[in-house]
Order: sequence, then structure tokens, then C-alpha cells
Amino acid sequence: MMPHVQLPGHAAGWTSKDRAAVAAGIGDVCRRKGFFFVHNHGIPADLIRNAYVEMQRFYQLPLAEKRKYDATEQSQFLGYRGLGRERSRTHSGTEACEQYRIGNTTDELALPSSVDFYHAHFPKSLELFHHLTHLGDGILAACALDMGLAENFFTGYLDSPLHRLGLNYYGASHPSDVGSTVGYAMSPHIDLSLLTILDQDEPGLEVRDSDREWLEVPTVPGALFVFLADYVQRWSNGLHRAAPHRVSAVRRDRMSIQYKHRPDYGVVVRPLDTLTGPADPPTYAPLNTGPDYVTALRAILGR
Ligand SMILES: O=C(O)CCC(=O)C(=O)O
Ligand SMILES: [Fe+2]
Repeated sequence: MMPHVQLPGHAAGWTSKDRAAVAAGIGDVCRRKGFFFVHNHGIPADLIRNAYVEMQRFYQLPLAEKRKYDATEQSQFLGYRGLGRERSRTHSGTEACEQYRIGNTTDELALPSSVDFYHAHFPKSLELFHHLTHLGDGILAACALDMGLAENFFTGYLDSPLHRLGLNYYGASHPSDVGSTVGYAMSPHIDLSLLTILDQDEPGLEVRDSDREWLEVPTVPGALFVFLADYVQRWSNGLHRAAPHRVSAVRRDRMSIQYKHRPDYGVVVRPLDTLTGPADPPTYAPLNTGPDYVTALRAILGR
């Protein structure tokens, strides 16, 4: 069963009362499942459509043009991840898709040879990014309330947040192009974010429910799909569940937009004292959103 939640309009306009109402609406589902659709989010449908138009245009460019935006250490792994670039974390091959990442860089990782991306191909996607940031902030505040924290608990960790907008393209021929030997286009994983907000133009996303059953996530016009990720699960010592997900082998070209709501560089995420104790010892190790994140990116993208 896919949970569906009605939101009180665009998150930029939410009051404390609205955030409390959202917390009441999602709390149980955050604890049991960690994924849900949101309706009435107030993000203009046009922006989402236009982001797909930009993606379509970009991915049709000649490879040499796309490679000018290659994701490297110099770009802090923002930009283009071509076919065969991202190694799977669960098998010996690569993910069967092309990707593009938009987001801010951090001075902490600036190199003498740094490149900065102006994301010239994606102006509408950038606009969408800002709307999704409001939604991410709003849902996170609701999560905080459900964890018994102040609604602004996470705000102190989001001064120069390294949010990421992922624009993925799964071509029908990509699995054979990369010599895929697995039955899915992206390997099962949980995201390295607080939470992720996703839209897809074709079904393909699957989430693993708490009974370990894989569920196909349908496309629901007007709704966005939200799932909780590593940092919320870790911070809450598992009170809120991160949703494992994967992308099935697609038969038709498919695109997805995933917005990953991420904290500052260098935040240590560890189970909260208020959610641990003799009866609930910490079950997650501390993780640093700076160096540990870079290590994870190098493992899948490093050359
Ligand atoms: O394309 C999708 O639906 C999911 C992609 C994904 O899980 C990711 O990029 O982290
Ligand atoms: Fe993911």
C-alpha cells in the first residue's frame, strides 16, 4: 500500500500549525515505512514539465558536448555522469543510466583547478530546485516534530546546505549498452541525504517496504514521491525509516528527477541522546556529511 498525504499548500507558506498538522499526517508513516506521496504541494506543474524538457534536450546532445560537464573531483562530483560512469554498490557492473547533478559547491573542497558549473542547460530545473528546497525544509521540520524535537532542530545544520538535484535518464538500450547482467537499471540503495523528493515520467522506481517486499511506485499526476534517507534514520536512531529503493529494468526511455535534501558539509550525524538510552542503544555509527560523503562518491565515481 502506497501512503498518500495531503499537504497544506506550498511549504514556503506553512505556519507552525501547518507543520504540526503535517507531522501528525506523516509521523506514523515515517516510522513504519519511510515513503509516501504528497499532494497539494503547491509546486507549479509547469516547472516539472520544463525540467523534463531541459533533460530531454541535454541528453540528446552529442556525447562530447555532455562530457564538457563531466562530474569530477574538480566539480565536487556535480555535473554529468555518463553511461558506464557510476559503479554499482552491489554488483561488479555500472548503473544503466545517464545522470546530471545540480547543486552548490563548498569552499571546504575547493581545489586550485576547481570548475564551477553554472548549470546553463537547466534554468527551469534550478527554479524547481528552489521550490523543492522549501518542501524539503517543511517535511524535515515535520519529521523533527514527530521525533519530539523543535520544528527548527535541523535548521542549524542547514546553513550552506549541499542539496542535490539529480536528473536521470534511463534509455531503453542502456542496459545492453553497459552489458548489464542484473534485472534492474539502478541497484538497491538508501540515499545519502536526509530525505529525497522524486518525480518520474514513467514507472520504474521500486521501494522496499518494511516487510521486505519490493513495491512498484506508480506515477501519480500532481503528486511527488517522498522517501526518507540515511541521515534521518541515523539521527533518529531508526525511529524514522530510510526507504531502500532501486529502478527496475526499463523497457521504455524513462527520466526521473530526484531532489536530495542534504545538510552542510562536515556535520556529524549520530543518534540523538533523546532517542537513545539503556533500552534503545545507538544502532548507527556516527557519520560525517563531509569526508564520509566524499569517500562514498569516490567509491562509485572515482577513476
Ligand atoms: O531514478 C530513480 O527513480 C531513482 C534514482 C535514485 O535512486 C538515485 O539517483 O539515488
Ligand atoms: Fe536513490
